[in-house]
Amino acid sequence: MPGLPLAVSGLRLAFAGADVIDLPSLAIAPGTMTVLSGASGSGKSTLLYLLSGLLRPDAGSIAWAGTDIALLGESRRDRWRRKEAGFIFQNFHLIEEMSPLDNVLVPIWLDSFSANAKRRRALDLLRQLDVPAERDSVAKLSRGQQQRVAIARALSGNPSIIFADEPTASLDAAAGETVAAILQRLAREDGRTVVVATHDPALKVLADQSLLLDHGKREPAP
Ligand SMILES: Nc1ncnc2c1ncn2[C@@H]1O[C@H](COP(=O)(O)OP(=O)(O)OP(=O)(O)O)[C@@H](O)[C@H]1O
Repeated sequence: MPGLPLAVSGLRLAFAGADVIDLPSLAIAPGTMTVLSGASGSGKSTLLYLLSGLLRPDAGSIAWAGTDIALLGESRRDRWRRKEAGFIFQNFHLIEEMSPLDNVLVPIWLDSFSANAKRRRALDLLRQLDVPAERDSVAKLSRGQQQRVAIARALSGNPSIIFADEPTASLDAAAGETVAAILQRLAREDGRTVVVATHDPALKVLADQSLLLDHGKREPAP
């Protein structure tokens, strides 16, 4: 799964007249993990939403392998995201009463390949991430296991880019380190492009590139 390269230029977004993101340039190479860090309110999540096309900037370009998603209308951006991107969130966003397997199947439910192939893919991902697929509900799993189900779900459509918003913030140190290592592996071994918004030093040390934000602007690395 080759990742996609990113080239950002002149990116700006304001909320209620106040600049929230002001980023003249950013480049990300495929097969790398980039960490967006900074104090609370510095703009990490907002930048992640811009890079993934969930938000549209006021100005600037966000070119993933030459496709400027800032120029796409909403439905084409949605289509681009479904094809290219997988998301991992701090609080997992799993459907608690469903099994790990069914959670992983949700994003690919409507895909055209066969039900058997989907099931095989989901089971394979859960096995790779060391999650017991047979549990009847994800609510019975540990938080670390739940986050690994969320990672398997993010991978179900075989995306070239993984976006993660504070993926280790609600985990204990050991589970957080496991998730950090998995994210690094998705970049280094699978060649995906991984972009993570986080406060977590365990993720920062594994990153190929760190972007420190302060009031939406890039700060020189300390
Ligand atoms: N929908 C919105 N409307 C108005 N202001 C917003 C909106 N979303 C975010 N902001 C503001 O944008 C700034 C950046 O918020 P953002 O959530 O990106 O920060 P963050 O670095 O991810 O913070 P945290 O670490 O607390 O999650 C903050 O000042 C926030 O109040």
